[in-house]
Amino acid sequence: MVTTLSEAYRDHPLHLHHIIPLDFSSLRTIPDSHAWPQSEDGDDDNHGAGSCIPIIDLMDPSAMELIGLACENWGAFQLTNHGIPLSVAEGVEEEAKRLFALPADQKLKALRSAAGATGYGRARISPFFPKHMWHEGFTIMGSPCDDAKKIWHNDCARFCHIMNNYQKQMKALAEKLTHMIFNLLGNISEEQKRWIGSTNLCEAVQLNFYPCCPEPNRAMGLAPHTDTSLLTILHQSQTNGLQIFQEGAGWVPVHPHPGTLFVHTGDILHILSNSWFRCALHRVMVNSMRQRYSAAYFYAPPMDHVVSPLVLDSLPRFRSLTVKEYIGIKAKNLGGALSLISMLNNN
Ligand SMILES: C=C1C[C@]23C[C@@]1(O)CC[C@H]2[C@@]12CCC[C@@](C)(C(=O)O1)[C@H]2[C@@H]3C(=O)O
Ligand SMILES: O=C(O)CCC(=O)C(=O)O
Ligand SMILES: [Fe+2]
Repeated sequence: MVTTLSEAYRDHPLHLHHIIPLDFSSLRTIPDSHAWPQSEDGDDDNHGAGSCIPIIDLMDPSAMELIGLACENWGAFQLTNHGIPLSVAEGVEEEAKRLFALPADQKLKALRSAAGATGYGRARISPFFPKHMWHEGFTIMGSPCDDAKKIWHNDCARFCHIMNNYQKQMKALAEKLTHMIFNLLGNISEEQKRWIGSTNLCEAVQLNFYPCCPEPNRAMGLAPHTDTSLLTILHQSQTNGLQIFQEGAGWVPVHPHPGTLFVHTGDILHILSNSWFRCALHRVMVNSMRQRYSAAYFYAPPMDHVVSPLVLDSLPRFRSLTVKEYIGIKAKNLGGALSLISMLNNN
């Protein structure tokens, strides 16, 4: 029996207070539970000056090499000419707005269960931080209909159609990018690549909503994390907030451009590339004037696929493990997961 992504999270239940979001709709100040300490060095306002995350045209004949450089230096890039019509991402944004604008009691009908992975709730990383985030999420794995029905009963067809189409289009783009990335990794066997077009790979869509915040400098939209995926493709609404951490430059803002998708390389690609490609630490800051929405598509090999460094010009830096095992280690250790499977400090 093939384990699904949802099933992999069943062994890692969360306490309900790490699932139920605050009702942000009528707040004039931020509660202590959501007030984050302000950084002492004041790095929060003037970071990343002069640094710029690469924008890559997928139709550029050198796109593959440029993607390699971006993965190596940033673990992220912005993508234009990616072939996904603007209307597809705009449709998802509209549906996300329609969903998150509902009264709290409606959204809570689709609340993620303690051992569940899909539906409405806080970010999964919530238990690892002492304060809560200024954020609401809706997670989709496979069909969005079961959760959407809990909210809209028989009127969920438009939501489901738009989300299914988004997943389908994102999957095709993720496949294309993964083939390019595997070419960059070198002489990878057909066996190692066979999963790429398959139907049982791990994929999920996460709709994120960051409401306007009365005291944005004291709040955190999404706390610093790396994505577990091989790669994540993100559509962001035209509101700043996403930042990538770059050694030497600090937190570098990712300014949204219409029609541009943002790609993060995740932990699994970091392992496969034997640390050649980064998995960028990123976070989301909030805004007093504008709400922010994003739709992230996470793409990874099937649960039982064994992940191990494929680029072996030096000793393997990580031990081999299945995707399922890595998800389990990450669910318990978040940022410590990669060092727990490192072979460098195990002497
Ligand atoms: C497939 C997944 C990646 C994710 C956990 C999830 O099961 C669904 C939500 C994803 C998300 C989105 C917000 C940030 C993040 C770290 C989280 O808490 O939930 C990611 C997870 C991840 O990359 O591990
Ligand atoms: O909202 C964003 O821009 C980033 C979301 C994100 O990092 C995630 O869903 O993993
Ligand atoms: Fe992320």
